[in-house]
Order: sequence, then C-alpha cells, then structure tokens
Amino acid sequence: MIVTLTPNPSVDRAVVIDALRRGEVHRATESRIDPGGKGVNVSRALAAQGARTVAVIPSGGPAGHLLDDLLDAAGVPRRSVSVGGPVRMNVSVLEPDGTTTKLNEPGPRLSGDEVDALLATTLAAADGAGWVVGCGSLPPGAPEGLYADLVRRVRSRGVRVAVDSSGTALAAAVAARPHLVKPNHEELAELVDHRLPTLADVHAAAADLVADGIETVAVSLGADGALLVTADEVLHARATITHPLSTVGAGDCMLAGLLHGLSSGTHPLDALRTAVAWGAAAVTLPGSRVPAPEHLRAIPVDHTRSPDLTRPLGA
Ligand SMILES: Nc1ncnc2c1ncn2[C@@H]1O[C@H](COP(=O)(O)OP(=O)(O)O)[C@@H](O)[C@H]1O
Ligand SMILES: O=P(O)(O)OC[C@H]1O[C@](O)(COP(=O)(O)O)[C@@H](O)[C@@H]1O
Repeated sequence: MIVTLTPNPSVDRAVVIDALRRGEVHRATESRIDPGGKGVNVSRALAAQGARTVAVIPSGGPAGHLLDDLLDAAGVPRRSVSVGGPVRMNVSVLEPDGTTTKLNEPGPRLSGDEVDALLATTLAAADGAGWVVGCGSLPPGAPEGLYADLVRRVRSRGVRVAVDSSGTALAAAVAARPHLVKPNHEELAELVDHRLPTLADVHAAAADLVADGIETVAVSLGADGALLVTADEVLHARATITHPLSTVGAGDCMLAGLLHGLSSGTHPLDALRTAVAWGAAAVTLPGSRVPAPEHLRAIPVDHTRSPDLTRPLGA
C-alpha cells in the first residue's frame, strides 16, 4: 500500500490550441479535466495499474467537490480533509508540437488546524503502509517544513517515506532525510544551486544527496529518461517517444512506477524500468491521463547499470 499526501491538489484542465500567441483569443480544439496534484496523480497511476493506494487531500469549495467526484469515478481511494478555502484549478495549454505551458494557481490558504488534520490523516493511513509520499507545492499557510515534519513522523513509525517537491519545501525535506526523493532535472539544479548540463553533473549532485543520508535519489530527465543513484549503484533508463502528446503528470506516473517496483521487492533496475515505462506511457496520453496496463505494452525501455555519464542532456 502506498499513501500519498498532496497538500495542494487541483482540478487540471488541459486545452489544446494550434499555437500560443500572447494577448490573443485562442479557440481550443479539445479540452479535458482530470483530478490533479502530484500525489493525486501518483495514486491515480497506481490505482490504474491495480496497485493499492490511498490519496490524502484537502477538499474545499466547488472544485473540492469536483475533485472528490473525479477521484471516486476513477476508483481512486481517498481520504479528504475538509478545508475552508477552495481547491485550485490548474490549466495546461498544449500545442501540437508537444509544447506544454502550465498555469498553476497558488491554492487555498490552509489554517494551522487544517495542516495538522492533513498530517494526522496521513499518519493514520500510514499504519502498515509500504511507502508514504509527500508530493507537490505547498499551499499558502502550510509551513515550509511540512514535508520535513512528515518525513520525521513517518520514519519514526518504521515506514518508508519519499518526497517529490521543489524549492524550499524540497530543501527542508532533504534535511530530514527521506528514504527517496524524485526531483526532475530543474528541481535538482535548483536544490544544489548550479547547472547540471551532463549526466555526470546530475550523477554528482544525486550522489551528494546519497552521501548526506538519502538512500535513493531518482532524477527524472524528460526525454532523457531517469537516473537512479544509491550508495551501491548508478542506473539509467529511457524510452523513446516519437510523438509526445502531453507531459503533464509524467513525473508523477514515473514516481508511481518506481515506488510500485520498489515495494514489490524487485531490483532497483527493474523498478527504474517500470518507472520510465509508466512516465513515457503518460506522455503518449492526453492531458494528465494516467496509463492503463494496455498502454505499457508498446513502450520498450533501454536500461543500463553503467550509463555513459559524459552524455550531454537534451541532445
Ligand atoms: N519526451 C519524452 N519522451 C520520453 N519519455 C518522456 C518524455 N518526457 C517525459 N518522459 C518520461 O517521463 C518521466 C518524467 O518526466 P519529467 O519531465 O522528467 O518529469 P516532471 O513531470 O516531474 O518534470 C521521465 O523520466 C521519462 O521517463
Ligand atoms: O504542486 P505544483 O508544483 O503546483 O504542481 C501541480 C501540478 O502538477 C501536476 O501534478 C503535474 O505534475 P508534473 O507534470 O510535474 O508531473 C498537475 O496535476 C498539477 O496541476
């Protein structure tokens, strides 16, 4: 069982237009809504593959009701904590060449009691879980150290804990030593405060985090796949997708596949292969739709225990 905490979930609207031009009226050719927020997507991806999960979210306002309904309709188990402010609605603008522009709202302001209720609900759900994962940005009112607090409290219960966030929330969480972090390329560069142009740079930054006490650092690298670093191994996997449709939620599907693989006790290389297959399958689907088992069959994944670290990224 994998428990996800998304302190700032969303209803995601994806609109397809021919090309984005500032200041002009655009007529969308397609649109869809999905339940959103990073941990919500991790739970959706797990549930779509028949894996056990529960999503802990704050729920308030009309978008909160819609989010609850969308999750119920998708068969994603949830524990919603009622909050006063309205859940946010995020918009992704998708262009036919694969460019995705995301407009993310800040989210509702949470009170101290609401934050405490979210943590308490997550800890209650964590009893007997394989992993707990805290994901995404923090809404206004949530303390910067929320994930660090989550990490300490989940660890003290003997449960494994992961964090997928960015900026100061990620930096604070890293100091509390989660078992696993999943930054993307940009988030890792921001965390270590310098550019990471090659796989060797990504490896060095990830290895430093491992040396600081994080067991597994998995860095998602978009079309360059993902690098997984532990004290013993450096693993790389990637899948080639010729026509990406939407990258929204790909990182979340990748993390879901990784945690699923690791909790099934497979070797980390197999878990990374699963992760990359789930992430790559997600980019072949519209909006933040998560892959079903049939979407994974057509995704061949190259994987290696000895990656060429001199390779520039984005080549
Ligand atoms: N254009 C792409 N081609 C193939 N795989 C992709 C592509 N974009 C993303 N992926 C897959 O999805 C995963 C997550 O994507 P990434 O963009 O790194 O995450 P995030 O959404 O967190 O920024 C990658 O590790 C990779 O497996
Ligand atoms: O919490 P943040 O950083 O604002 O991100 C939330 C948004 O990111 C998503 O979780 C998608 O994440 P990724 O594209 O990074 O995988 C959306 O569902 C959601 O709208």
